[in-house]
Amino acid sequence: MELELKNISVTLSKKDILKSINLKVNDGEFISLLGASGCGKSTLLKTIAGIIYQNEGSIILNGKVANKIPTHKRKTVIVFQDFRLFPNMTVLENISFPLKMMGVNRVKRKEKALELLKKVKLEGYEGRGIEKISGGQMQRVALARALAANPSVLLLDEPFSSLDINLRKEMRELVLDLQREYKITTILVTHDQEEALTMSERIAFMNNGNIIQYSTPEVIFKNPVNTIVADYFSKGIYIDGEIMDNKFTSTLFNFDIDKYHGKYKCLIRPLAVEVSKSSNGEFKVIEKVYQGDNYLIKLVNDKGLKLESILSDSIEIDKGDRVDVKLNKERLIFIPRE
Ligand SMILES: Nc1ncnc2c1ncn2[C@@H]1O[C@H](COP(=O)(O)OP(=O)(O)OP(=O)(O)O)[C@@H](O)[C@H]1O
Repeated sequence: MELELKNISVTLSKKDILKSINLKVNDGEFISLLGASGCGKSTLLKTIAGIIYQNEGSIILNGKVANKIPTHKRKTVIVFQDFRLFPNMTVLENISFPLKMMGVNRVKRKEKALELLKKVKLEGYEGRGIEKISGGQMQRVALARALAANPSVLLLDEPFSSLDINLRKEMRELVLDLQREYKITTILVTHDQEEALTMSERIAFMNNGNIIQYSTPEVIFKNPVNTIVADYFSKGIYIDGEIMDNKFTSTLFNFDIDKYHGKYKCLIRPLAVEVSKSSNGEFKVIEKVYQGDNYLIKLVNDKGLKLESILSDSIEIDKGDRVDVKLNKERLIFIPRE
């Protein structure tokens, strides 16, 4: 189902939490709401679900205004971070619950719930009490229960945050497989940039109650609209400069670049900095930090310019060595300055 939000504003305890939000999610699309803690992600999700009512604006489902449709009839189903399963019911009873509410008969309920149990890879657990399953299994039950409700839009509120890293990866894959199989329009709330980049077709980046950029992962990573978005994905150093006649000029360096003229902040992320060992190199390695797959090295030149670079563990460069630096222009980020 297609979802559209038009000028949604929410005020809670006299505080403006959401400020005229506009967002369109295509039928069957998977998007993420990404942003720092407190920017309004969960509030937006709850507003879509009808748990919080907007002060202004419209929620439109498949072209029809859904503002007055109550939560259970909107079918915008939330999976919460703490799962909110019914502790006094078995796994199967939890999954069957939405079907019971919809008036599905006992035989069909069981059939559908068992099918979903299989989909979330929990066959054999139907009779278990909720208290007797692990956090990862609870997550699967919560997902199956949400799917049983036949959601028009599936809303996932940081569903993986309590899981360990391996389980998290497994659950991300399972959610994506099911979302694609059932073609459900899905909105994931997360503050994990890797999760948003790897799972979503588009990312809505939120800051202080606004959506400040809504783009594909590639665009948002490579062309952030401002330094808030840029810094969220990967930090680096900023150099103020200007592009004129396809040349970037700054007090620190100049190079040719095919881009519109204007004043820019050039963000140099570690991945844009390529180094090679050289006894009379311009930069000196002042720190080398092991990161598992690679090393992060910190560099400084005589003018005090500090850069960072990622080093494969097969390259032998150590703290104290001198290096030549080459900037990979494809990986430089240019953010327009006002
Ligand atoms: N019922 C409420 N009354 C007043 N303020 C609220 C209420 N619920 C949330 N807020 C405030 O609204 C802001 C946004 O909260 P929200 O939970 O939507 O943010 P979030 O981006 O989901 O954060 P997190 O990532 O930490 O979950 C916060 O400043 C929060 O304190």
